[in-house]
Amino acid sequence: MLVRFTKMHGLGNDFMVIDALSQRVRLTPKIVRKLADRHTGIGFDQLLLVEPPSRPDMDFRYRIYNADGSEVEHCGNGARCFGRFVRERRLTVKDEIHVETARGQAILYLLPDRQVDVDMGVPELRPAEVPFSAEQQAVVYPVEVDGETIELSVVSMGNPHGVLLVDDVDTAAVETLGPALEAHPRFPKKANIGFMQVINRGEIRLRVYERGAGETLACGTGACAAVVAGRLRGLLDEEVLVHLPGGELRIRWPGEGSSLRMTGPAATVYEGQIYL
Ligand SMILES: N[C@@H](CCC[C@H](N)C(=O)O)C(=O)O
Repeated sequence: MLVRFTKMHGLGNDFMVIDALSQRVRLTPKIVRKLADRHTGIGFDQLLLVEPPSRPDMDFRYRIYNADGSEVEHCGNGARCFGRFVRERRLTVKDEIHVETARGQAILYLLPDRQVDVDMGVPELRPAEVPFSAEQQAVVYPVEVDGETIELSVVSMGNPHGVLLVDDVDTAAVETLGPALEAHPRFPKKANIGFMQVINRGEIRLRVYERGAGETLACGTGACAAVVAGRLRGLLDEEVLVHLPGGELRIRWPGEGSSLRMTGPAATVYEGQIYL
């Protein structure tokens, strides 16, 4: 089966995007892993599959797969790339796009200069809903890793996140603590792990070790989770500029019970065809 695809990225978090409206595509975890291989495949952090919606009030549905083949609930950079993809391929003429995801729905607003603003939904803080194992809800949880206690905030943006504070993201133990916390037994569905350095009340630096993909150049849901964690700790204001290795995202969160808004770029790299 010959499949057309588009290679895209949001701040270096890269995607293979497939239109499953105009072509038949059957994906398995094994096929996704093969395509994700950066030496023998296309190479990407996530694959996005654009499908027709199942609800009449939605414009599209899109599915998200990590490079390890697992299907996930939400993806911030992916949402922006999805928005540009459906416009560039003329699958819609709308500037406000309502899309179904495995976590529910997201609303995208296409802006000038390839920027996309996304309503990322209301963060979930109840540990059982993240999911994270804890007796009761807290702002930070002590988590044991190899005899060391890490102070972790946990947030669901539809997908699970743990966020820890570091003095300097450049020297943070992302390569060792990232995988240890991603697969920590207190996260039954694993988690994305954010390492956040607070610069001031309106700016942070962030590196994210992503579940199912390893460290990426940027993570949109990770940026949202970090701002939620920083706000709950009383360290951040409502609007925060998040500096990631791949560039900047602007995140706004009024507080508990409110949706987060994320604004950032989305770029197309090339189009191609591949036999699956
Ligand atoms: N890169 C994404 C998040 C993709 C999913 C994540 N790895 C997970 O397993 O939950 C983003 O920009 O949010």
